[in-house]
Amino acid sequence: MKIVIALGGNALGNSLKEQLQLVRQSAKPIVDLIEAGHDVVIAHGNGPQVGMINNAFEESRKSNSSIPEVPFAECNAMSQGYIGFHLQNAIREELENRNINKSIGTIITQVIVDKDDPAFNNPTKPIGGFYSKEEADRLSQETSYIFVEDSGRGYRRVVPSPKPIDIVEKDMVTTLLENNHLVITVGGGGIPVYKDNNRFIGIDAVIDKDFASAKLAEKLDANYLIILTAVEKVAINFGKEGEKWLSRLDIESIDKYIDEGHFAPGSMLPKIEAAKAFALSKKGRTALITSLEKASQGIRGETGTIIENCKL
Ligand SMILES: Nc1ncnc2c1ncn2[C@@H]1O[C@H](COP(=O)(O)OP(=O)(O)O)[C@@H](O)[C@H]1O
Ligand SMILES: NC(=O)OP(=O)(O)O
Repeated sequence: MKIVIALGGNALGNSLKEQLQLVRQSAKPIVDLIEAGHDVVIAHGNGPQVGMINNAFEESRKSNSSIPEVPFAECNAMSQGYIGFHLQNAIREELENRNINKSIGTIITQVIVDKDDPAFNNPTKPIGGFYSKEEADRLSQETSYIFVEDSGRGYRRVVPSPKPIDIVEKDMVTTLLENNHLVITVGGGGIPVYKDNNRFIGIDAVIDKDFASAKLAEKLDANYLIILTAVEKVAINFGKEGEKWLSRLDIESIDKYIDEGHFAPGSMLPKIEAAKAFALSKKGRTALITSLEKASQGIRGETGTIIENCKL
C-alpha cells in the first residue's frame, strides 16, 4: 500500500536535544511499515520548532540591530532542514539495523497557497511554546502577537494558516518513491508560497501539516493517510463525562460531531477535517488517526480511528 504518514509533535519533542532522542523512537514504527512492504512517504509538523526559530531571531534583534528580520517562510525552511536532518538519520539508522537497503532524503518542499486566503485575516495556527494567561497578556501588549488558549494546555501564539492548494515538488516525490527511495516532505505543512509570473514568493504563515499531508496523499494517489499523534483513538466528549473512543468515523457523523464541538480547534479538528477531505477525494482512500506506537497495529485494522466514506 502507498501510505503518507503525518508525524505529530510527540514524534519530535520541544527542544533539539529532545528531538534527537525522540526521532529514534519515531523511526521504529515507520520502519515497521516499510518492513511490512508498504511504500511510505513521511510528513511532519513544526509548530514548536518554527515558533522557536522565529522567536530566537526576534529576541536577538531586540539587542542587536544587525540581525535581519527573518520571515516565516524562511523559518519554515530552516525547520524542514534541521528536522529532516535528525529524522532522516534516525530512519536510516533503523533501516540499517534491520538490513533494509533503502536510501532516504528530505526535500525542502513548497506548498502553494492563495495569497488572498481569508485565513490571513484570522490567525489560528498555534506555534512555539506554551504560556500562562498572564505571560500571554504581557507579551501581546509588548508585541503585535496574538495568543489563544490551546486545548487546555496553555496559551500559544497564533499565526495565519492558509489551506494548501498544491505541492510544488510533488513530481520529484513521485519519482523518488517509484524508484524505491524514502522521502521526507511537506515538513511543517510546507513552505507557504504563491506564484508571481515564474517566481515562487514566500508568505508569512504556517500551513497545517495535517491538511498539507492530506493534499500530498491526494496528489501522490496514496491509499492511506496515517496521522500519528499522542492519542490511540479519537474521542467524543474528550476528557469529559461520557468520553467515548471511536474505532470508526463515517463522514456524516464527522459533520455532526464537528458541529457539536467534540474536536478541539488547532489540535484534533484539523486532523479530522484533513482525514475527511482525503477520504472524500476518491473511492478506496482511507485515513487513520492513531498514536505513533500503534501505527503498525492501526494499519492492520487492530486499533486507531478509521475515517472512510462508506458511500463512495
Ligand atoms: N476529540 C478528541 N479526541 C482525541 N484527542 C483530542 C480530541 N480533542 C483534542 N484532542 C487532543 O488533541 C491532541 C492532538 O493534537 P496535537 O497535539 O495538536 O497534535 P500533533 O500530534 O499533530 O502535535 C491529542 O493528543 C489530544 O490531547
Ligand atoms: N505546521 C504544523 O501543522 O505543525 P504542528 O503539527 O507541529 O502543529
